[in-house]
Amino acid sequence: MSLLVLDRVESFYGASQALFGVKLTIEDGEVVALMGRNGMGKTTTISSILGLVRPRAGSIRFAGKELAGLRPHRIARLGLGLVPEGRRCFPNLTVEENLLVAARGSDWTLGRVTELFPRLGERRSQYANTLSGGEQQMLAIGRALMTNPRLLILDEATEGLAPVIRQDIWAAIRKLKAAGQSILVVDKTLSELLPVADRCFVLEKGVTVFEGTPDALTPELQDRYLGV
Ligand SMILES: Nc1ncnc2c1ncn2[C@@H]1O[C@H](COP(=O)(O)OP(=O)(O)OP(=O)(O)O)[C@@H](O)[C@H]1O
Repeated sequence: MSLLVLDRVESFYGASQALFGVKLTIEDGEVVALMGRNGMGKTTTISSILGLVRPRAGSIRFAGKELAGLRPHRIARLGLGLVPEGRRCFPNLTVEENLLVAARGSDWTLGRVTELFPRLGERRSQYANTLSGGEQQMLAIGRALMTNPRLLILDEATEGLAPVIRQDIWAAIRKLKAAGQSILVVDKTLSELLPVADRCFVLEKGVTVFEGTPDALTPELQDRYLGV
């Protein structure tokens, strides 16, 4: 059974339709890239999975369970961990407190997160609002991991960060993949994304127009679907 299956999902903002038939599947242990130019529906797809936007048609099944109609906190508890665009941590809690309040289950611990991101270990007593942008992003990923997600969702997790920090985050994503973590990732850095992805899905105007391996996403197709 696939971990996540979206079938012909249609979602709206009020009267305005944003998704017109999104298909997406993720198998256990896969890293799947969700791609497409600006405004094509990537974030709306993620919001639909998480129940933040209610799809009006189609189905979304996670580990065999239909998510339609479930509230976001219930969906999250089924094992979905989101790292949202623009990091969200508690500014007035320390690094350690931010991680501990997110903890659910026992697989991911403070020790494991700080092993993945040693910088967080060095700054464990520091308040989150005193961290650099990159460190806050690492903390956001650490917080999502502390919930022991069956599926980790990264929405533009490296956007706007210094190159050296981006490299740390990609290195962490590769380690998570090696450890068997299922990940859905949206990111514009194709040179990092394609080597780590098992499969890619491309959206155009709210429809899935490509599904395949990174190799099958040829330079011509990249140009057609992702070029500016
Ligand atoms: N809150 C909203 N209210 C109304 N329309 C929205 C809202 N959020 C997104 N949209 C519209 O839905 C469509 C899909 O947007 P979405 O943010 O999902 O795209 P995206 O692929 O994630 O783009 P980006 O890479 O710019 O984040 C766009 O036409 C966008 O204008």
